[in-house]
Amino acid sequence: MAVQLPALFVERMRGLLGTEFAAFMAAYDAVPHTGIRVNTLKISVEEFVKISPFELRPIPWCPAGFYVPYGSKPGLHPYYHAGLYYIQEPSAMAPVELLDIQPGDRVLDLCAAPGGKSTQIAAKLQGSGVLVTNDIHAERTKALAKNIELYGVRNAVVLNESPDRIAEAFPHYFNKVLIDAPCSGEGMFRKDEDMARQWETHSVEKCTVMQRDILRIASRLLAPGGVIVYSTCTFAPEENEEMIAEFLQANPGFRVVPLTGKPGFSPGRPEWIPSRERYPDIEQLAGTGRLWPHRIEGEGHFAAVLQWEGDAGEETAFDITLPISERSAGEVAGTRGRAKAQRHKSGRGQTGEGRRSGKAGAEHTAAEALAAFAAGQLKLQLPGRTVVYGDRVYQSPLNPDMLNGLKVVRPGWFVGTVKNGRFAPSHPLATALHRNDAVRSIVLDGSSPEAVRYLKGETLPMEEDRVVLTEGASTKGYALICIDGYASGWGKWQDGMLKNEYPAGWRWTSV
Ligand SMILES: C[S@@+](CC[C@H](N)C(=O)[O-])C[C@H]1O[C@@H](n2cnc3c(N)ncnc32)[C@H](O)[C@@H]1O
Repeated sequence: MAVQLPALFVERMRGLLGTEFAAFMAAYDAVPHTGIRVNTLKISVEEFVKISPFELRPIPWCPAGFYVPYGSKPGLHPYYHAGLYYIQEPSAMAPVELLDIQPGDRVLDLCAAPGGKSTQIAAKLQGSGVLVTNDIHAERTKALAKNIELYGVRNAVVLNESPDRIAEAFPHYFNKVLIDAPCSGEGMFRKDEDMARQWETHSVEKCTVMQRDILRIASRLLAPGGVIVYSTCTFAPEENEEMIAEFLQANPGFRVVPLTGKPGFSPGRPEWIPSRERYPDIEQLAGTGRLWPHRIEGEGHFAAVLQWEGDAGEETAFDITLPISERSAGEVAGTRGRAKAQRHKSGRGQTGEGRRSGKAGAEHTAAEALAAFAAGQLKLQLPGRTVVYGDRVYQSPLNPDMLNGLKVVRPGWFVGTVKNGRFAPSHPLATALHRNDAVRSIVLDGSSPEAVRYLKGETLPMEEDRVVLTEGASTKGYALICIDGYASGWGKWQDGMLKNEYPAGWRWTSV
């Protein structure tokens, strides 16, 4: 066995698993599985299967998920940089499938960095409804925001907040909440030896404190009738079935939706809860689920679907039916939110980029500059409301006043910057477009050195007849660069040259 397992962990698993222990240990001799999940915001599963550079084998619990052969290195292909797929451990694709995302849902991914599950949620939303994605660790929200942008998400708000403060700002707002909880990571020992080494530090006891705290707040975030999916990548019953038993005891309006028949899942193990006599109706915990590395092709996971059957009573004073109306880029977001504006008098709100411009005039100017750019360069109506933070312009799926007082990393889709009344499109604007959304596009062959040179940031010679134009447009100007037809960034074409607009921090430096 290559991986060094902590002795205490092995002894506990021996005691819990009994006759199944030998099979469980044998799984550590196998190589971990590599998975990719097709980003259906950019390409359909059917189209990807046709062009895939890798041999694909379906993952039973995720329609867009595929195993790729060991050693495939999917991170080293231009399609990865074009956002066509996310590299994700196969079992980690299961929790979002259990959320049963529907168009128009209001979804909160509370512990989201680096964003694997958020990109999966966004793909299921297909631009409708809203995704609020959050992580408490500021540094980790950088990767989260980047993944949201690489995968072309238009309707996400990225926060760096505590669950408590989100609950204060969004009481009973979300109809789906994902808690992919910080955990002791026992299910990842085969894939990530550091998790095994750090097991003593990220102890089960420390993790249960965090999980209890997060779950305590989650019910305040959920709209009546809504669903929480709680997941971990650990085996410890204290972080799994027992955490859910405690939650149900404190929140009698909730019930476990059984995972019976869900591909890959084995029943939860209420009999493993150390002091089970403390909890009522313990048998429903068998309806939670476990993914076992010796039973499926994936690492160890736990998941529970918790349906709220009660109502929010007094707490629904906040209007949960507040419409997420879509306004065109030409409109200016100037209305004041009701409860929010009152609550956050301290004005603590800030973003990674600075505060939201308080001046309606600045937003008006930005909206006009964006509208002028969109009229000349784009062929789609931008969804959401125009919001300005410093010189950065966003299209937000929310009334911006709802974010007052929160640490906002992205209030929405970052579409560009405005300086002296001039609008410059951002890279994330390009990554979330489709080829036909731009008046000017250039297709690069994904198997050619040219595509790699573009992704490395090089200026490229480019013949004029390669610029695909909407009738009446001139060849000179911003062109959407598409790798095999999939939007990957901007370039500026002029006089036979393509000036590369691929941003420095995004460039492919490892080739
Ligand atoms: C298992 S990871 C999430 C992985 C992520 N869902 C994905 O699919 O890419 C757990 C995350 O929870 C975050 N976290 C820890 N405590 C938290 C808290 N109290 N509130 C919100 N996030 C928290 C950690 O920073 C970490 O990024």
